[in-house]
Amino acid sequence: MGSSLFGWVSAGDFVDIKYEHLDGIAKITINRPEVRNAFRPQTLVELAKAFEDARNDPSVGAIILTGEGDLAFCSGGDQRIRGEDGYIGSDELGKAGIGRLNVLDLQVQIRRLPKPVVAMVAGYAIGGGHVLHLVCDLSIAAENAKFGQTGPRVGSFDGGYGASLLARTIGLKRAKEIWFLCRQYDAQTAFDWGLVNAVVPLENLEAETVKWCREMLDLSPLALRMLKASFNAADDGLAGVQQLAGDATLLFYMTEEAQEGRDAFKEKRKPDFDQFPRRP
Ligand SMILES: CC(C)(COP(=O)(O)OP(=O)(O)OC[C@H]1O[C@@H](n2cnc3c(N)ncnc32)[C@H](O)[C@@H]1OP(=O)(O)O)[C@@H](O)C(=O)NCCC(=O)NCCSC(=O)c1cc(O)c2ccccc2c1O
Repeated sequence: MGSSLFGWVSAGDFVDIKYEHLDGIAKITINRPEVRNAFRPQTLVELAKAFEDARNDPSVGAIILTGEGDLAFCSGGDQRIRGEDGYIGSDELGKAGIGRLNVLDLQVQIRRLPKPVVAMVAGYAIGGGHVLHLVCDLSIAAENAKFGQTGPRVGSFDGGYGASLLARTIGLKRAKEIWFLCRQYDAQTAFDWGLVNAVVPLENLEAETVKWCREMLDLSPLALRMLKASFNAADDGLAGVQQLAGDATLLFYMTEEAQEGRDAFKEKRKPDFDQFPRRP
């Protein structure tokens, strides 16, 4: 995909991922092409750090998640280090031999991140890698993209977002077909089913994804934030309501009415809320 053409600038040193910036866009790349960008616990810890940085960086308005090379976005959990109770890393997360399913935390992090996250998919998005593109807000696919779940074949399943959000996205029958049959689906089918937003030639994938991000960068960040929380609220239950309500609190804090309450407390006086309308 020739990312160097775009002038991405490294924004952090990692082992399993690349983290780069370009004019308000953060790009996070799973960098394990030798295993089709399968993730291990360390990969997920690094992804969490990069997403947290992108969240906290006020210069970043949109985030791209992708995989290194043209062959895979991500092939899910690294089956070579799958133990008896999860994926066992070689870093501090795996020292005690405790298995992790820490991709679930990453899924939640992407959902709660108050900026748009775009999956840029070339090649395989399979297993836990398929769920990662699913939890992103938008997905742009190259013509060579292939989508599917393998859980029942390899002895796994993701009954959380992997099943329920898939059903919400493409309908129950199709979601069950994907999980029950473990087939692979091409990019055109994924587009026809509403699983991806666009399909473009591989050589245009990055340019198209950056274009979508730039269009969002021209829009109101607060409106996008509120929309993302609103879209997620029902599916995320009370946690979704909490996020949307938190955003409402954020907006309220920005009003003179809320600031009168704060100021009155600090100035040890009775707050004067009479100056604010009791709206019908
Ligand atoms: C992705 C493929 C369809 C690609 O096929 P292709 O023919 O292009 O390439 P190869 O098969 O030859 O692969 C090249 C090379 O990569 C290795 N590799 C590929 N994927 C993985 C992987 N996931 N883990 C480890 N290694 C992988 C492969 O062995 C080759 O290595 P060589 O040394 O032999 O050259 C195809 O590779 C494929 O189907 N891969 C497996 C996909 C899969 O089943 N993934 C796991 C699904 S389960 C999961 O991801 C999962 C993770 C979680 O953390 C969960 C947490 C909570 C709930 C559920 C979870 C969950 O389901």
